[in-house]
Amino acid sequence: MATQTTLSDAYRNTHHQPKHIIPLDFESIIDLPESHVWTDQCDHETQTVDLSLESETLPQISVNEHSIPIIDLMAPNVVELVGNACQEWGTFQVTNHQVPSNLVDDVEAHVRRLFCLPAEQKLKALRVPDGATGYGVARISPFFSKLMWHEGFTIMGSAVEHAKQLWPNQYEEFCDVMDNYQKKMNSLAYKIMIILLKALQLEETIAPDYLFQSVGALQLNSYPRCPNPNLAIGLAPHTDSLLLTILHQNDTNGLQILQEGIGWITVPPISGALVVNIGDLMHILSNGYFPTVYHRVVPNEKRHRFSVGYFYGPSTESIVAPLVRVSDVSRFRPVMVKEYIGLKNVHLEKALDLIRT
Ligand SMILES: O=C(O)CCC(=O)C(=O)O
Ligand SMILES: [Fe+2]
Repeated sequence: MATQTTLSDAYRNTHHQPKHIIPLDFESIIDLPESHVWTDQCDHETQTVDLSLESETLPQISVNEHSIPIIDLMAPNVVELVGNACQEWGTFQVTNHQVPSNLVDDVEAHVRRLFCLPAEQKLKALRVPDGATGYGVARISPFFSKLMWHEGFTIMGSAVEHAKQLWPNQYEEFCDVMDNYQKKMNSLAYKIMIILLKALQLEETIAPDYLFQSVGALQLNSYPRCPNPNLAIGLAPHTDSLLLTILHQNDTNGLQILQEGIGWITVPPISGALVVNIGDLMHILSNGYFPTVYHRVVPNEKRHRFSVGYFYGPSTESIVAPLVRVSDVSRFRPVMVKEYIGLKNVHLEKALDLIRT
């Protein structure tokens, strides 16, 4: 019997091998190195990205003028609130989500402990060149000529293999906390998925089973204090590939979303809230009704920022196609999840255009 491609296999089969896979030893840096200086327009192989770090055309909007909705998951009209937020913004912050706050605190403490290890210790868990998990630079790095002010650690399934390399005698607690968090994230993502289907006025019964058997990956992110944040980028603009991302950020600003006609808007950290982002596969599934959210992270001069993203998506051999009523025209062709991940690995944000009908 043929074995299924796992999410880490799908990410491993990439044509883009990063030239720089080792993050900077940020602790030892006093001035921003040339390798990390970004200009407004940074070309890369397949497209030009407007970074607008200090753009004159796209002002930095204060949160009060345009705020991303904050939604109580227990609100009686949650379907309407989530539907409106996803249609207008492709993102929202969720409160009352039943993920215990002490678990989130534990995850954050472990993330801080990991990234505060000495550089040579972190390198023991370095992602292998064609690998998907472990310590390393951002997955989208090969698309850009400049490096990001970021280091990451990716977990797909169990973290045990890499955690053992970091803490040979004390890896279990890290793994247990990450496992527990992934389980909680999976059930929260499931609940949000059902709300999204209702918001699209689709019955759960017509939704393909794979939507309810989705799996996830955990991405731990660290953005150390940066000597010149106006010239650096924490994470370059991108959209997330899978259905949904659920993100915890520590108490430090940095995440921004691009809103057409407005500019980059900060998603402020709110104690106890989690950020939910619509990803490309949900955009396809909703037939474009929910926009996939284009986001980036800007570094901070004074504070070390951490975030933890849970990416929720169908198994790699599922076929995703717009769930549309008979009278509607599908705006995307059906695509197997692993094919889409492969397209994204090569074409980044152009991948969606390649499957438009
Ligand atoms: O650090 C953040 O707030 C965002 C991280 C992110 O966009 C990602 O991991 O894909
Ligand atoms: Fe992202």
